[in-house]
Amino acid sequence: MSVLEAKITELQEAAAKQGDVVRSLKAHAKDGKADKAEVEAAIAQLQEIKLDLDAKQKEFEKTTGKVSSQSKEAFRAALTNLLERRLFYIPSFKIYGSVAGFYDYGPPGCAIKQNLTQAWRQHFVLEENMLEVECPAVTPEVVLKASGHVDRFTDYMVTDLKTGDPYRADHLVEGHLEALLEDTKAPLPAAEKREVKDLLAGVGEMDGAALGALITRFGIKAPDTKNDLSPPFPFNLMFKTSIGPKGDMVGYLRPETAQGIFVNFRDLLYYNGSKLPFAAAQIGNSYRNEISPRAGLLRVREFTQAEIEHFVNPDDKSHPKFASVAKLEPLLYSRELQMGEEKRPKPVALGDAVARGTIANETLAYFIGRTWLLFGRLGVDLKRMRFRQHLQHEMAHYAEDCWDAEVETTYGWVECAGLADRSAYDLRAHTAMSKTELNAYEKFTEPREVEVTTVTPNKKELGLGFKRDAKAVADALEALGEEDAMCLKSDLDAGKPGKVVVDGKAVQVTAPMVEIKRQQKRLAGRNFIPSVIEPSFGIGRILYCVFEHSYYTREGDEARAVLRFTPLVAPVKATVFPLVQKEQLNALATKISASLTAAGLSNLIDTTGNTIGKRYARTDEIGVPFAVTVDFQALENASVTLRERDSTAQIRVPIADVATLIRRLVDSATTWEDAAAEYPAVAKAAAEEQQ
Ligand SMILES: Nc1ncnc2c1ncn2[C@@H]1O[C@H](COP(=O)(O)OP(=O)(O)OP(=O)(O)O)[C@@H](O)[C@H]1O
Repeated sequence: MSVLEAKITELQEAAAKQGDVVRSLKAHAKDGKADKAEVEAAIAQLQEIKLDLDAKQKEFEKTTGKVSSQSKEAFRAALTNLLERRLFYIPSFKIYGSVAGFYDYGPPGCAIKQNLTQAWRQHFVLEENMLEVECPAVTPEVVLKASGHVDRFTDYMVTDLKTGDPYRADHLVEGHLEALLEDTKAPLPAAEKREVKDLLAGVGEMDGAALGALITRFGIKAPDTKNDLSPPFPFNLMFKTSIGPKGDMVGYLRPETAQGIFVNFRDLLYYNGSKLPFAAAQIGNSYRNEISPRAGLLRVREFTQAEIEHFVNPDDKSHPKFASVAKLEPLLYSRELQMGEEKRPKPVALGDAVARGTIANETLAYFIGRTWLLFGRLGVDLKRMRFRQHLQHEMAHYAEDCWDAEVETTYGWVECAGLADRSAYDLRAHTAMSKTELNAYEKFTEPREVEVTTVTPNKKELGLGFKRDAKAVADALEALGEEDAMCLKSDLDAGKPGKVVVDGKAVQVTAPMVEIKRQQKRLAGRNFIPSVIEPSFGIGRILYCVFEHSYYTREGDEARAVLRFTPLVAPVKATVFPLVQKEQLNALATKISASLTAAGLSNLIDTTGNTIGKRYARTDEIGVPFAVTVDFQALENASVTLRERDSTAQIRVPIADVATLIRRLVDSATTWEDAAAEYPAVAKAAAEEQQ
């Protein structure tokens, strides 16, 4: 830690202590046990510490170009404290000591999560006429065997050799390399720094041996005990269960919602009039037995996913609505920029990105644009959002192009959604395993003379070679796609044995076992396995980013926390306050609250005797965008004041208009600025009196 960082920590502690002093003096002043001058002196001292802290933090940011880790930690601690105190979310099973990686959403948390999910549904499902499905979380093994999850959905784990505590190997290595790069006391020489940076960029994709080599090379130990670590070994992240009372059918809790869509492809295509392209969507919980859940909602063991599978003809990945996003300029962090010297994302028009081949096709770029628009509407600061393209070695061999939607938080850049062109991989895998053709048919406008590949297994030769398994091998040969069949043919023609995958395992076939021919045929259409473009979102991660980007403190002697949620996602849209405890005002407030409820606007009515200022502060903390105050004028001319949370400006609105106006503000049918131009402002002094 540098001298400057140590000073920042010291000032933060001093500010917290002085804040306590101010609060206690204020309480004593109320009881007459402290005088006004004492309170004012304590406030002045607090302001001085804060000014000094601010200056030191700015100096740190200027000299290093980074936000200090203490500022980040203090910010996050204050935010998490607020979120848990106001029951946005809390660790699950708390009275039994909690279990890592599980969180309960409380009332405002449920409401905002629901609003966010609904906004997602409106933005994608309704807008694109997607086919929404809901499938079970418990999934039979065969489905996840076909998808590759049973064999390959693993992370590398290491254990503390003395205590047995588990750690995720890549996270430990990443943390160690990051610490080396950030060590200001013993900075790395330039060449080593470059090497460590390159290693860091590749950690996510390293296998166990490569991770083990780095653990040995850098002498990485268990973080809590400094004990030695075991070599890394793969750990499957799925929760295993058994289905039925006999317990003989293996099942898993789904690790993603996507498979439910793939297995229903045939019926969905039929439902869609056998026409492509079409998209199906699913919102639901997914389960991953993460080795080391951390960072609150960001890495949990049960989370809500919202996934889209957009099926297209592999020869035509254009999108009919691409023009509507072509001019948007999100920050793109392409492969080229990540490999370059500057390593910085750039705003690029999506139309240009497709034209230059940076993004593989229009459909993928369309979803990147739509994702960017949605995140903006949800309250993510778009200057702190980027789309990072997967490096070639990060992508599965079948993927054509992948981009992660990442948002910057105090934890660094967080992947909130993955957008991938997965080619025909998933449908092909389920076709092979289920023996059900998951094809689409394309009718040509004119019949075409085409060269087709026919694969004819020789059952006798296969029987000699594979005995009981001969049928499975014959089926796998018949199910080969054009490309795989040609690969096999070229091996066989060269006199070598070729490979075919049977039930997830590669087996060798020789020339007499199969005949592969190219033939000219006149065809009216063709069957093909569609490609799929998959945008996959984690609702909890997006929500956490919205929390971070919405949180700020309003300056004053006691900094007051505010969550500047957009009206669209805010858990409560309005509060209704009678100015003072009076039966007539309370009755009117109840009536206004009922009219808001009838307009579908969640609202809270607060008839506590607290000052209006305190009541505003409590609702600012849970991000309520609008507050209706019922004052005495309401009894005279049936009007109330309406306060906007961030500007704290107030306007006077006839009671008859209140519900409609708030509805319009929430639906973005009007803006606060337009409302303020339409209704008279409440004079500053009168507004302040209410604080
Ligand atoms: N453990 C988790 N907790 C919360 N959200 C998650 C978790 N794992 C994945 N997600 C969310 O689901 C989305 C799609 O899942 P995907 O399989 O692409 O994630 P991933 O690449 O495995 O994520 P990561 O590399 O961070 O583990 C992610 O973009 C993320 O928003």
